Amino acid sequence: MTLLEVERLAVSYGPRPALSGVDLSVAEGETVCVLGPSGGGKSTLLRAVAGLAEPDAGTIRLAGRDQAGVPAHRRGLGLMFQDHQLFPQRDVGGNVAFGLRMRRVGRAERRRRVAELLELVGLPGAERRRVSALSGGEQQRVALARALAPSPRLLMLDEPLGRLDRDLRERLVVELRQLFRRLGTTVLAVTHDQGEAFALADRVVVMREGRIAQAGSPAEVWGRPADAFVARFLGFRNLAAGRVGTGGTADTDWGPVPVPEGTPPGPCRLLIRPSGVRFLPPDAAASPGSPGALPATVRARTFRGDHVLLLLAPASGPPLEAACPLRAAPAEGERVGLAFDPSEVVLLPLPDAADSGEPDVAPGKAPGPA
Ligand SMILES: Nc1ncnc2c1ncn2[C@@H]1O[C@H](COP(=O)(O)OP(=O)(O)OP(=O)(O)O)[C@@H](O)[C@H]1O
Repeated sequence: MTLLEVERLAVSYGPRPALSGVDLSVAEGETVCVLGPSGGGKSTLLRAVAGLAEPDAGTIRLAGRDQAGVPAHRRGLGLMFQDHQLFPQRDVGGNVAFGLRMRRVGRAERRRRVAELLELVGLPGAERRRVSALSGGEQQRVALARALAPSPRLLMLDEPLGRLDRDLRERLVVELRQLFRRLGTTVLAVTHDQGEAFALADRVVVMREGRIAQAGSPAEVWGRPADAFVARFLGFRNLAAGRVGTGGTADTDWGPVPVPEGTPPGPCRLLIRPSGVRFLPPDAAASPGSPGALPATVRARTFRGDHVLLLLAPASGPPLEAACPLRAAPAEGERVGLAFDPSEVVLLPLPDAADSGEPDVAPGKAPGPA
């Protein structure tokens, strides 16, 4: 069943639209992560659903009920927003019990529920601890327990792990996912970190300039970015324009690039995943005329744990990124021959003539698929 339905939502601050024509639905028990560059409208969407930003147009329905005119505190939502700090003067138990006290839940029941929630977020018995004596990660867990305490029908998280270091974030994201599954919580979360969104979400929604650029499962969005903007936002760098010929290849600045079978001839825009850049034996580089071999020099190597990311300067065309296992990675400065794996080449839609082109997005790291 659909819990949240947003239709043609528009919000503006003064003359500037922050959201326009946003359609989004969240099913019961689903975790949806909204991501996108800064200023894309993510927080505004959350605030509008929460009743903290006034829509100019469109509807927001929760469990089928139009929320127009329903104040924030009557929407039955759990909020964990960046600007919603813990109460420093209350202990952990007092913070978690806050929403229950507001709902006049009796003392014994409150105690039981707080103990249960602290157990759930991995802080059993922490009721009497002072908030100021907690680590950043522990504070986030308390904030989460506080948001979950009144059993909200929809939990809304704005950059839930924003302030934590990477290690802790990666660990907490897994725990959160398990927790939401176990409780059957419906979650709408906002993050600018694609790794976090892909790890947490059943569905990701990429926003750009107040509109939804793409929505789909993490595998769909990762596997088939809707356009060059989404591809760049996800950290893909190997993007090119070209023309598909009849021989199963596209002519690009990098020379011929094999395209998936059945690609129609004509102009195209394509993306080569870093894992689709293959290294040929060095002698192939010495004979650039051989099919598929593009001479290149390794400019930089970045160690990424289970693989190495290589920045390559090809003999023609813009720089390329390649990913390969450490033991197979050529050295910096080495000359290599390159070929492309057609199964790692993705055709992107051509930009509309009306589109003034995709704005650049800040370079990001490419996350691994969740
Ligand atoms: N209170 C406000 N008053 C005026 N303009 C605002 C206000 N809040 C947001 N905006 C503007 O609305 C647009 C969308 O902002 P929003 O905070 O929703 O984006 P975001 O995607 O959440 O960004 P970030 O990742 O930086 O938090 C931006 O252009 C922003 O400058």
